[in-house]
Amino acid sequence: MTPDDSKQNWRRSATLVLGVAWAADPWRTALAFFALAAQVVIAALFAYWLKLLIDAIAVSDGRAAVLGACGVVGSIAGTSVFASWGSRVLAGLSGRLRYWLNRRILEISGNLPTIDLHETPEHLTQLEALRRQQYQLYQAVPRLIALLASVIRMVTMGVLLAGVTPALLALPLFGIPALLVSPWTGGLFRAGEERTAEPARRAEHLLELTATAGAAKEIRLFRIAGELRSRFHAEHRRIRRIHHRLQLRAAGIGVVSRCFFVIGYVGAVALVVSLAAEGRATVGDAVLTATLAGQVLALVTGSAETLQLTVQSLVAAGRLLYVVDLERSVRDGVVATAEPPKALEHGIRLKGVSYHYPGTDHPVLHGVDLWLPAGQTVAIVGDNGAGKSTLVKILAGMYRPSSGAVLFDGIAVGAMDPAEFRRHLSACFQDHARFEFLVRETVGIGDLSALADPSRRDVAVERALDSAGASDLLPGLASGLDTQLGPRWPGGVDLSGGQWQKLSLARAMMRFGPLLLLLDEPASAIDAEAEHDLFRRWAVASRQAAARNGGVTVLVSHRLSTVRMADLVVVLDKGRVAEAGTHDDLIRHGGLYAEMYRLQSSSYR
Ligand SMILES: Nc1ncnc2c1ncn2[C@@H]1O[C@H](COP(=O)(O)OP(=O)(O)OP(=O)(O)O)[C@@H](O)[C@H]1O
Repeated sequence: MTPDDSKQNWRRSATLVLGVAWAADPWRTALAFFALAAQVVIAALFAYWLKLLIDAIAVSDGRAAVLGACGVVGSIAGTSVFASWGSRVLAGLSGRLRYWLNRRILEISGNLPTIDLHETPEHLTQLEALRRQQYQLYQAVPRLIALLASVIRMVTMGVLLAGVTPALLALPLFGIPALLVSPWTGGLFRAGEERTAEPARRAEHLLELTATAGAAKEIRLFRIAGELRSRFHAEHRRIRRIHHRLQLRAAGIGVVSRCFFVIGYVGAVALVVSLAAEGRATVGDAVLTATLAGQVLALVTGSAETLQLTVQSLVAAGRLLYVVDLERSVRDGVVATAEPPKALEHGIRLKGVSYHYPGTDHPVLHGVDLWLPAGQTVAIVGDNGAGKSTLVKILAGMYRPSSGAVLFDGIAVGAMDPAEFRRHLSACFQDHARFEFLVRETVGIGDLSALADPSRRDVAVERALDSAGASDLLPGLASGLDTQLGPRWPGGVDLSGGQWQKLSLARAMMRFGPLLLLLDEPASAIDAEAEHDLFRRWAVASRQAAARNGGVTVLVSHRLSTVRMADLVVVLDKGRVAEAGTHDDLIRHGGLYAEMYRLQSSSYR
């Protein structure tokens, strides 16, 4: 799915932004339109008042001369008043639109049930272009209004010129070639955006690397600053080359199309001058034609430019439409036919689960069949890249299996409402987020209902910190739970990698008695002994919780001394289940796990 040029899509894009503008600020939208329309009509009438004045002077008509003079002065003053008022209203409207459109983007990307949007190159290209073209998006409504005002101006001028001689109505037609090529150059612009999206993303990644403390160390250690700089230059050279070629083509098209108008302008003035010489037009008509013909030139070139800018804005709106449609198609694809179970009686089954990442055809998981009995703690082990984190994300419903299904007590996850389903889960992911909020909030957002209740939130957060082995963090923080995290914020503190990980773990512990607790290397940044100790406590706690609702805890860890405490150990190898059983069974079996365990134990001796 890519944004297309079809008429229907242009119309839908325009309707989308106008709908957002109306929802955001109906008064400003209406006032902006009124101010611009008034401005262009008054500006066009200037030529009429001038003609009246000149003709009145020619026939010594004092009253008509005064009226004409007042009209001339009034249209000059009116044009400038409405222009400055209109631009202020438009600026205010753009600000409101900026907020509303960003809010819509945030809503869509945050509410999609799966995380495909963030990992599919095709979707990323659209999102990236949308982010970079935000200005175009905010300007969509002002430009659409300006375009409409141009049409009104064209009609007003058409009526005035037809009053001199209907033949002058042909004058704006000479501007049509300039108008016609505008969407074409808009298409060039879009192609440029798409072609530069990837090099721009690469350049941004290089910039980000230089701004992160982690990369800063390695950049110095491996002395790769020069290498990064030359890669950055190379990406920008690619971007410049693409833009340069497109600008040249757009400029060429523009010059050729405007030549037609110059021919029409010269012809129109020559026609009225010859009519005046024959006595079939007045001197005022000649002045009106010369003035309006000049305005038509500005109007046509201005309209062509406004149309081109509008097209650019509608291209950006088309990308928003793409994301809106994506959200709709994902939502329509979700048909919740079953409620998640309140408690697990039997367990969780993975039935022939295969998965390949979007944009690749290489499966990362191959027909995984697994049975995770209710109330058990399950450890997943395997080499790097074996597919453990992918399996965890599938269990969390973040990815839909390419084939196969995950069933909770026989109910397929795909049949449940994703938001409802996730209310029964908790997780600490390997690539956990660093929410730079107050400590209380960074942990407490794991259970928004507890966080919203002042009488129990601190107790709940402290309990979660304790379960995550993170209580030792608080005494070191000047304002305890009220400490702002993140060095970018006033009074904010930064934490070590291990401390951030502990907070992420505490966030996962906020939810009481989930049906599935997923812990993907939750303690990889802390020492083995502390992890061992933590897992022993969780195993006891989850057995107690499991006695109530049959919840399953899944732990991914490379530390087999911790893993051995689990009720069930699953060994993944290249996306397949190689072995599954208790630690003792697997050691007796003498397979892959026994070999991994032997190697790890010997390295600790
Ligand atoms: N977003 C992604 N797009 C494409 N491929 C991916 C993506 N994430 C992971 N992979 C690939 O999927 C395979 C399994 O990755 P996964 O992260 O599940 O392994 P893992 O067993 O958790 O590894 P580790 O122990 O290193 O964390 C790897 O080959 C990896 O390159």
